[in-house]
Amino acid sequence: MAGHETLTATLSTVAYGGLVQGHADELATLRRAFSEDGFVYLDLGEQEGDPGSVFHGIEAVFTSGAEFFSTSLDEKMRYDVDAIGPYKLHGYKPAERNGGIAENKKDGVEAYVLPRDGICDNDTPEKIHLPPAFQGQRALIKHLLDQLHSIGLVLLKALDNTGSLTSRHRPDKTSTSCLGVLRYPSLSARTMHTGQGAHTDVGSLTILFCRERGLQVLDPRTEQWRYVEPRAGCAVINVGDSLRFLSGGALRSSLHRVVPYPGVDIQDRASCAYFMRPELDSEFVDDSGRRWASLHWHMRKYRVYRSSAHEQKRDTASSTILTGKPSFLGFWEEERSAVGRSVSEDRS
Ligand SMILES: O=C(O)CCC(=O)C(=O)O
Ligand SMILES: [Fe+2]
Repeated sequence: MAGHETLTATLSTVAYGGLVQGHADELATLRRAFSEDGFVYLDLGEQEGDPGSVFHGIEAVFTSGAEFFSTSLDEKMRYDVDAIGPYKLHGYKPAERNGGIAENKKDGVEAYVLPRDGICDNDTPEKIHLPPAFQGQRALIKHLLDQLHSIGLVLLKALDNTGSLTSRHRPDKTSTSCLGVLRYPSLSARTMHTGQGAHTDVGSLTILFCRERGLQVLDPRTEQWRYVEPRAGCAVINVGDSLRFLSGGALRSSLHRVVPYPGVDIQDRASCAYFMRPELDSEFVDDSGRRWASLHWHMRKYRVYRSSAHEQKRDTASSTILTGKPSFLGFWEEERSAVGRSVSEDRS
């Protein structure tokens, strides 16, 4: 088997404090990382235990998430995200609802999605009804969502200080931005429905917190899948489709997936992601020159996420909607991925 170094993605690290202060070298590193890899480690410069830190909020959300996920499936399904609303911004997504990491597999991740609007009260007539596990944490979650949105705005400003990006992500405007708390009950080659299939993200920036392995990014230079190693004190940030389109293709919407790590079974993998997305009526043009309102791209993309692998195959034959690549689903193949063979070989 290949050594760990050949399994691991080499991603740049950017210091958040340096971006806030406008340090030219940090800005340049961020721009290069987002245009080449679409991924970066963001060193938040906070101690993980500090009260008031982002990590403190993330820990609390993980705790609430674990409490919620431990309730019965019947109880969880009372908050079915697909039943609560058309935009899939609030509620529970059970495992095995989306396409999976290989043709005959479904996804192996359950999630609870907390909408920024509704919790931060942007244009929301009624407060949303959260499950008991999250209810007592409403103020903390609001604070965390505000912190994460501010971090996203610092990154967007660093990418383009003319304001063309920040003006599409104003904190008081309605958007599909949300926080997802995710649980992979068993990330293992021995589990039938496991992980999360290859995809690019819908929105602008994803700010991800996870202490366990399993996330892989497709290295655009070598076309090989590489694991993103968790790094203490850092969030992992990636560019999504909306930001790629808003930047006229200058930034890369990176292809990623969550798959078993060779030689280990990971039980109860927890991750938490802030999906920062453009204001609802923002518009952009996709690869084929078609103009979209951000909400319509969001809806279209979720239709593809929810499809079976068979339907995804049909969709990706005629468009690049799921992975950004025509006719490419990025399926995982156990032994081959363990030795780090190239994707073109995997797909032949
Ligand atoms: O759980 C992870 O590490 C990544 C999750 C992800 O890519 C997503 O939910 O879009
Ligand atoms: Fe993702």
